[in-house]
Amino acid sequence: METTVMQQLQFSPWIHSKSVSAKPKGSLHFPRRLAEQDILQAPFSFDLRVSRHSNHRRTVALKISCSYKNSSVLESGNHCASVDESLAIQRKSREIESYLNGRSIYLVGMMGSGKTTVGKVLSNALGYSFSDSDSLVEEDTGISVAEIFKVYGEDFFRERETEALRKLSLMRQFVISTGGGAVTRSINWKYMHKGISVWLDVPLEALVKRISAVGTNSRPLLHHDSTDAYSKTLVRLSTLLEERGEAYANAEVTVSCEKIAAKLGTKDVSNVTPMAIAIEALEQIEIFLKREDGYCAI
Ligand SMILES: Nc1ncnc2c1ncn2[C@@H]1O[C@H](COP(=O)(O)OP(=O)(O)O)[C@@H](O)[C@H]1O
Ligand SMILES: O=C(O)C1=C[C@@H](OP(=O)(O)O)[C@@H](O)[C@H](O)C1
Repeated sequence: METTVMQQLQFSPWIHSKSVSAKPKGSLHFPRRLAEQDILQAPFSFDLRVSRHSNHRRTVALKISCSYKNSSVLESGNHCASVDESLAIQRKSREIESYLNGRSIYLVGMMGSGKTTVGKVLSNALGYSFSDSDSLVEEDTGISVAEIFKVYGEDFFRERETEALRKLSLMRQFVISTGGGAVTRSINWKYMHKGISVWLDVPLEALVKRISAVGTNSRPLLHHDSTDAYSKTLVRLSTLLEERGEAYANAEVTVSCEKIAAKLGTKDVSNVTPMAIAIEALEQIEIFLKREDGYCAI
């Protein structure tokens, strides 16, 4: 089967503003076990498009597309940021740099809450490396998370996940996307507390919509036969959320998508972009760090 990988990256400030020194970085993601040789043979195409919006907003999208054979994985993204948002996230990143002092950020939250998507935006803004505990487990074991669950069971996966978090806890300047169930083991909190934990709190309905859109193949706890995907995902996610709600609340910082939507004057969280969530995360991290530092605004 031939598959297309498409990723849209929004690059704006460095085109027009001299005030931003760090150039945004982007990366194109491939299925986990695609051989290096296959990647080298894959044809790429680039498309740079400038869009003007109302209120003088301007975005510049770089769309990178690539096709290759023998893969069933499709990754695509369309993560737009306005010039204002790009400047805001750069400014906020610089503001909290000294408070962060190199500490890593651990994103926790349900499957589909955007830990990976938002994590990459945050790592770009902060100039941090990005890592994903699931990917680390896959690298260590040589098989996918779905295969680990199928062949060795969940307990084995949880052991490997803890080991991945232990290794990550030795690092600094990382944004880490943890697996949705990482919060259920207290030993994992010991490792995550080496950095700052941030809960991406997304309403259940939005999670179900996102996961139904991408399918459940890579998420074994949600996987089901193909019929009635939306309601099956809804039931399973709602049970997991009930079991884990308190565990997520252990995070030092909470980023509520509903609150961001309310600030934007809407109830619909699907209007809340990964960039807006990343900016809110930095603002909440700043509040937490200043409180921790004994800082008192006059
Ligand atoms: N703010 C958002 N708005 C719309 N879709 C999003 C948002 N954040 C993530 N997504 C989409 O939801 C899906 C799951 O996101 P992902 O970052 O993989 O979540 P997690 O790592 O928490 O499981 C992806 O298809 C992603 O593109
Ligand atoms: O919620 C969970 O228990 C899991 C979430 C998954 O990660 P994502 O949250 O990145 O999907 C992955 O670790 C595994 O399938 C189990």
